[in-house]
Amino acid sequence: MNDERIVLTQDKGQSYTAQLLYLIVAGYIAHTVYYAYWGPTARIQGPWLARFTRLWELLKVSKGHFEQVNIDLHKKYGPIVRISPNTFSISDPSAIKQIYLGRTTLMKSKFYEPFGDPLDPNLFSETDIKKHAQSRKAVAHLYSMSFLVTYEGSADRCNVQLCAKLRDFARHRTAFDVPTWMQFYAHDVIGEITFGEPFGMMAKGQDEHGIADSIDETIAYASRMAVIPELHRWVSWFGRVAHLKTPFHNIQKYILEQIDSRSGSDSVGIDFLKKLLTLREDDKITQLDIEKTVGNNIMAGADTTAISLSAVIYSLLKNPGTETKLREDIDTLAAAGKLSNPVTFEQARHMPYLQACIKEALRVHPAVGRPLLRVVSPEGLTIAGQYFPGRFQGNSRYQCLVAHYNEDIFGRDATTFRPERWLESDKEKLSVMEQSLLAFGAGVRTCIGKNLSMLEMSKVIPELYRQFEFELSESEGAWMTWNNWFVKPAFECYVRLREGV
Ligand code: HEM
Repeated sequence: MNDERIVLTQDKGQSYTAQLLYLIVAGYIAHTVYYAYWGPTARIQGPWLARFTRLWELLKVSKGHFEQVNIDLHKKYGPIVRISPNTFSISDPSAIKQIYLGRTTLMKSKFYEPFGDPLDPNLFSETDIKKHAQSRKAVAHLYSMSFLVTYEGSADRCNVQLCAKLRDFARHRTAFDVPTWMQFYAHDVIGEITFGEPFGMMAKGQDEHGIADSIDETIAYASRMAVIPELHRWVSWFGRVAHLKTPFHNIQKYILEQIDSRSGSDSVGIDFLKKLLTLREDDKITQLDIEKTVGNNIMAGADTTAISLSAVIYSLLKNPGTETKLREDIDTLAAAGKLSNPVTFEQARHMPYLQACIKEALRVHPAVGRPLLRVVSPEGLTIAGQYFPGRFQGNSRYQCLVAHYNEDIFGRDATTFRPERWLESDKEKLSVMEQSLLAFGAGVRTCIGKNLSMLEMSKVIPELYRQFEFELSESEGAWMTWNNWFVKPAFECYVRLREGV
């Protein structure tokens, strides 16, 4: 009798639990459907599946061409499109000012969390506005124009090494993988600038220390997890508890070895790390700040510059007229004794056609291929005529390429590489174009390494075109790209030493 009663009680308990579960699932479905069709942003068009789940975005992201998907969505649905139930992409130029440059700064969304440790975010992944401002203030001067001069020697040493390698390729008449060699080059420059020594990638002709692979794996994880950032906290927690090694561990190990070897009182050099160690001695930053800052240089500083350099070379190859013009400019300045060997940043900064070529390559092929997501502030915001209520924590975002291919801003030839557009536009138009150029982001979260990268590119390109001629390898049609946050291209070319060099 007693047993029977127990069984009856258990049955009742189970059915209550099941009913509760059904209720929760039904409530969730009802809420999702209500929100999708009658919510405050229900009128915004987009793929059907994206109304209900982030799965649509995740699937598209994993196919590696999200920048193109984003452009196609705008062509189909207009200036505001739905990417997921709570995320919208905007192509109206007025939105750039509101989202990134407005008086009330919009926070970075949780999208960025997987690019760092959820418990201790880095400068890039930090979403809190105040904490970010504090961290940025502590190190911003190290990336400023006035500090750049101390990094020029690092770039010069790597330029010599790159040119020597290209001479080898020219001598053996072998096609070389341009983006990979630009990656070796850019990593070595970051190594030189940050630690006072290159990673040795150009010297060995390989990914020394496995740094580039570790970055690829870390970014591949982060760029997918960014769609479901809530999960990152759990994955990180599990990784910590189970003592799992993430790909970033390899980079961290290298960083710690470098810091350890330099922490003695007789530490020498004027590199980035030395400057950070001095700031630590003055109690202005902590050991962890050093690790995170150095980590950011490695994670964010090399691939971006390598992609942009590859974009310059590829665009010039595809537009021989512009290449001839750039070369003529370089030769004329050299003949007039206005271009030293090595080319200084000061000289390169005053070469308008060179700067226009770099800017145009950054425009047609921005290195970052996913939208720069921001959260609408609690009081809500009307963007391009659409009200986004703050309490819904809607994400709005602008994708670089969407902005850069906007024909209202850049003209009907917006998809064409034409450096002249930066030289012939009047002041007003130029200012609108500049504001729409998002290759380095915009506003308070703009790229902290922009000056460094511009220094590298401005100095190395004149060296390359003064000494070499490039030719796409015969098999090359259009280049292939893969978007994992960074849009990495793949192409090969032959290189020849110019006559008289
Ligand atoms: C051509 C080269 C580069 C490109 C195209 C580029 C692009 C960008 C973009 C688009 C952002 C803004 C991301 C956002 O708003 O979501 C950014 C931020 C950042 N970049 Fe770069 N970057 C380049 C070079 C560098 C270099 C050389 C470094 C360091 C040595 C660097 C370090 C950073 C950091 C730390 C941030 C986060 C800044 C913050 O949130 O305050 N980048 N970069």
